[in-house]
Amino acid sequence: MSGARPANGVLEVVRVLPRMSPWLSAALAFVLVAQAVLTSGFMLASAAVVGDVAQGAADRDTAMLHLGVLIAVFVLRLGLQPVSGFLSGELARRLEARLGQTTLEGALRPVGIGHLSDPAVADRIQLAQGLASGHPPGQAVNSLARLVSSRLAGLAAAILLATVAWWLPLPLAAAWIALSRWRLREVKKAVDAEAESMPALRHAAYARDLAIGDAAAKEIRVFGFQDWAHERFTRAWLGGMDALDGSARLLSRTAGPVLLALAHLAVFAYLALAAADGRLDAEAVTVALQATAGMGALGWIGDVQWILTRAGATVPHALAIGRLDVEAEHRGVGATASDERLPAREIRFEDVRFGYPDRPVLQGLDLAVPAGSSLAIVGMNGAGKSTLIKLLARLYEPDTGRVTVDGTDLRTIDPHTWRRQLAIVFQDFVRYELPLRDNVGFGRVGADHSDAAFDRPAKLSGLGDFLPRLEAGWDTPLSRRFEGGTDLSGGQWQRVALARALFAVEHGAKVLVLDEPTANLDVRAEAEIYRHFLEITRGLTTILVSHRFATVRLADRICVLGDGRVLEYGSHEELMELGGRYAHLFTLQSEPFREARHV
Ligand SMILES: Nc1ncnc2c1ncn2[C@@H]1O[C@H](COP(=O)(O)OP(=O)(O)OP(=O)(O)O)[C@@H](O)[C@H]1O
Repeated sequence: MSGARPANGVLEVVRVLPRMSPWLSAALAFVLVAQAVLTSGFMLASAAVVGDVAQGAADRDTAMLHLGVLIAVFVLRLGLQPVSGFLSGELARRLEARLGQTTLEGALRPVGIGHLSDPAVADRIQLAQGLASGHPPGQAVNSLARLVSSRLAGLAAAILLATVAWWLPLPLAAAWIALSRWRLREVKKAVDAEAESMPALRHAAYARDLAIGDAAAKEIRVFGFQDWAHERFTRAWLGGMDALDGSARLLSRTAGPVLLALAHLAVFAYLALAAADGRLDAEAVTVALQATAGMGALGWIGDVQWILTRAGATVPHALAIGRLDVEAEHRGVGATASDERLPAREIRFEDVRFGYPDRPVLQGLDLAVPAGSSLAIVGMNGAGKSTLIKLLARLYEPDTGRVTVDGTDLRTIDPHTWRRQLAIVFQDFVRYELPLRDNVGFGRVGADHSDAAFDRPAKLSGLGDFLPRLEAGWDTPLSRRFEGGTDLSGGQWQRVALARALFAVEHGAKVLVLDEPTANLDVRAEAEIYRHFLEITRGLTTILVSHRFATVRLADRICVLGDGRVLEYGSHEELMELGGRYAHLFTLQSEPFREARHV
C-alpha cells in the first residue's frame, strides 16, 4: 500500500456527500444559498431603513415596508439556521457511518491477513478515524456547511459593494483571499505532519493501552515496568505532537494584517471622500460599510477551516482502506471451483516456498496429508508449523509452489467454501469477551445456537466439566468486565477454543487443525482429550501441531519440519525405527518420566 500522505480531503467530502445522500445534500445546498441571499437582503433592507431615517421618515408607508422586510428577512435567516444545522448534522452522521463501514469492509475484504501487519495500513486505519487530530470525518460536514455559507455571504457582500463602486471589493477580496490561502497552507502542512507522525502516535497508543488495559496488567506490575510504560507513552506522544505543533506555526501572522489594513484604508478613504462630496447618500454608505464587514467571510475562518481541513483529511484514508482489495495482492479472489466435499483424496503442499517480508520460512516444502487421516507436525520453535497452517487456511499464499486439495490449486477454490471445510484451533486462539454461547457458536455463525446444539462439542472438548458452575450457563459473558461475567483459566479457555472448532465440525467442516491444543490443559484434561481423540477425529482429515510427543504419537503419520522443509515423515513406529531427529526428541522428552519412574 502506498504511503499515508493524504489527498485533498475536502474535495473528497464534496464528492462523497451527493453520492451518499443526494436529497439531503441538495437540500443543504439550497438552504446555504438561501441563507446567503437572505444575508445580502438583510444588508439591503437595513440600508433602506437607515435611508428612511436619514430622510426624516418622509414616506411613512415605505419606511414601515422597509422595516417589515428587514424583520422578515432577519426572522427567516434565523429560522434557516436550525434547518441547516439539522441537515449538516444528519449528513455528518451518515458520512461517519458510511466511512466506518468502508473502513471495516476494506479491512475485512482481503482473503489473506498480510495487509493487517502492514504499518502503512495500520497508519491509515488510525488516520481514517481522526484519532490523532481529534477531528472525526463527520465534523468536516458541519464545517463545510459553515464555510460554504460564509463564502456565499462574502460573495454577496462583494457584489453589493461593487454596486457602490465597481473596484471597491477588489483590494478587500485580494487581501482576505491571500490571508486565507497562507493560513490554509499552514494547516495542510500540519495535516501532512500528522500522517508522518502517525507511527510515533501509534507507539504512544500502544504504550497507553498496555498501561490501562487488562492484557498486560499482571506483567506490568509483577515485572515493575509501570515507569517504562509511562515514559514510553509520554516520549512517543510528545514526539508525535512536536511534529504537529512545529508545522502548525502560522507564518502569515504579520503580512496578513498589514495587507488587510491597507485594503480597508483604501475603501474607507474612498467612502469618506465620496460621502463628503455628496456622491454617496447615507443608504449607500450603510450598504458599503456592511458589505465591507461582510467581505471578511471570504477570509480565513479560523476554527471552521482548521476543523474542515483536519476532519476532511480522514476521508481519503478511509476510502483508501475501502479499496484494499484493489491495492493488496489477492490472487484467486473470485475463483470458480467450489466443492463442499473437499478434500476427498488428499491435501498436498507442492514445493512450497514462503516468507514474511523480513524472513524466509518455508523453502521447498513437499507434504501430503491423505484425506481422513491424521498428521502430526513437529519441529523446533520458529520452524514454520503455524505458518503452514496459515497457508492451508489461505491467510497467506505461497511465494512459489502450490497447495492443492484433491489436485486442485487452493487459489482456484472459492476461499469461503474452502474455509467452511476447516475447523482450526489456532495457537493464539481468540478469547472473545462475549457469552460462552458466542464463543463456541462462532464455529459456525448462522447455525442453531441452542443449548442442545452444543451438546457434543461440549462433551468432547471437556467444557461440560465447568459449564454447570457458570452462573448463566451458555449465556455467561466470559469477561469480568461485563455484568455477570466471569473469567476462565488458560486450560478452560483452551477447551472453549476446541469446542468452537468441534462445533464447526458438527456443521460440516472436514479438516480439523489443532495447533498446540493441549498446551494449557492439566494432565487429567489432556488424558480426557486423548481418550476422545479417535472419536473427535473420526472421518476427518486432522492436522495436529504439538511439542507434546504423547499427543503427537496418536497421529497416523508424523512429519518433522526443519530448515523450511520436511525432514522426516512416517508413523511413530517408522520414525522411531529410523532413529533420526524424531526418535531423538521423543526419547529426550520421555527421559525425565522414565527417570522419575526409577526414583
Ligand atoms: N506475521 C508474521 N510476520 C513476520 N514473521 C512471522 C510472522 N509469523 C511468524 N513469523 C516468523 O516466521 C517463523 C515461523 O513462525 P511459525 O509461527 O510458523 O513457527 P512455529 O514452528 O509455529 O513455532 P512455534 O513452535 O514457536 O509455535 C518465525 O521465525 C516467526 O518469527
